[in-house]
Amino acid sequence: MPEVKVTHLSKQFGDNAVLRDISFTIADGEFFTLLGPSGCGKSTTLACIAGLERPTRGSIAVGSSTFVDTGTFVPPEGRNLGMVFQSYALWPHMTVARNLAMPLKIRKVDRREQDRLIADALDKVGLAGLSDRFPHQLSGGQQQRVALARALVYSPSVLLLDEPLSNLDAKLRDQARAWLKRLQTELGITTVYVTHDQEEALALSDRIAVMSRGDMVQIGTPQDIYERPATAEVAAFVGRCNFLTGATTGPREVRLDCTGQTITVPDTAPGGPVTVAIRPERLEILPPGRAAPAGANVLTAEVLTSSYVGSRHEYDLRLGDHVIQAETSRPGLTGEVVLAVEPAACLLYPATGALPEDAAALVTTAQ
Ligand SMILES: Nc1ncnc2c1ncn2[C@@H]1O[C@H](COP(=O)(O)OP(=O)(O)OP(=O)(O)O)[C@@H](O)[C@H]1O
Repeated sequence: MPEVKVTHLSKQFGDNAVLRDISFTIADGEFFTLLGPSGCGKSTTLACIAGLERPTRGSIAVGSSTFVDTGTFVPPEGRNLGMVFQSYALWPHMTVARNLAMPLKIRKVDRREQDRLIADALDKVGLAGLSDRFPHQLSGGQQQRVALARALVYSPSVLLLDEPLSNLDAKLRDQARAWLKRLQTELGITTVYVTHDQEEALALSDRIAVMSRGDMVQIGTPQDIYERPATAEVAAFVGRCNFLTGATTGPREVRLDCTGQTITVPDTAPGGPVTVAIRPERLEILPPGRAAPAGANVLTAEVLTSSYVGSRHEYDLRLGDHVIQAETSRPGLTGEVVLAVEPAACLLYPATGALPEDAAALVTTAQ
């Protein structure tokens, strides 16, 4: 399977710059996800790779084939890429087998070979035996597999998936996610996946590109993105995060605005105002009488509310004039609690003006 190389890609709709000079290379066999909030340009990037949109500038190559460059534009049918949309786009009046036969007919594959390829594709997606059903006789999950089989039936060089699981209910989506990951690994097919669901991106991807307003803010493994977010915006968008403002008071020292207390941070903080980001699960609520680990920052907070979410208890806590969130397996905490947080878990960013809405939820000022 070839690599995908996108260089200096820009796309303008009228005077709206939707993609701003983005470059990335997807390795052979890699599961690469474009993640970001609605409108950041994920689908447009995928559509440019597919040939459904013509970039304003830049080049796109798959293996040794250049699809887009100055003076070159290969139309979608010349690219041999498999695409699955959120809506599945199955033909309702055709059986599963005839849906799969369409791309083969277009490629003038002979009848006997068509039958073999269709059976093989349905087998790959676990739907052997359903070839005579019509789409309305299938569940949502089965329709999604048919759409995938139709994209795989002509052995595309790259698979392009635009939110293919978002029409499934939560439980089915989890199952489909695990199944899709297994299938992609087995086939070893280079895959570009679009989603705004950060959990899905973390679970499926070899690497993730986090997009914001037409830029790629960070490209990295799920661990890089979650544990070492490049900006406060990435920290806010991928996973939950508490954001506390403060000011640098010395090397590796920040005084928090919400309590006036000084904490130790992992790096030398930039001078002036900073934002400290802490994941809720990195705030350890200490049992009464238990000392904090050596070197940890200790914060005193007051329990406001708790929610039981099955695997853990989530607590809203008042820290000075802020509300923060922490999680633990311990139920029923009330009143004052002592929190420990390692300096390494205090991610440090230059003070930002507005954080995205997702972040705002955890930067609440206490009433
Ligand atoms: N054909 C078009 N004409 C004009 N503007 C467009 C067109 N297609 C997309 N846009 C605009 O480009 C921007 C990026 O859209 P795009 O669909 O790529 O975002 P996205 O990140 O995939 O969002 P979503 O998750 O909501 O699908 C949006 O502001 C959208 O309104």
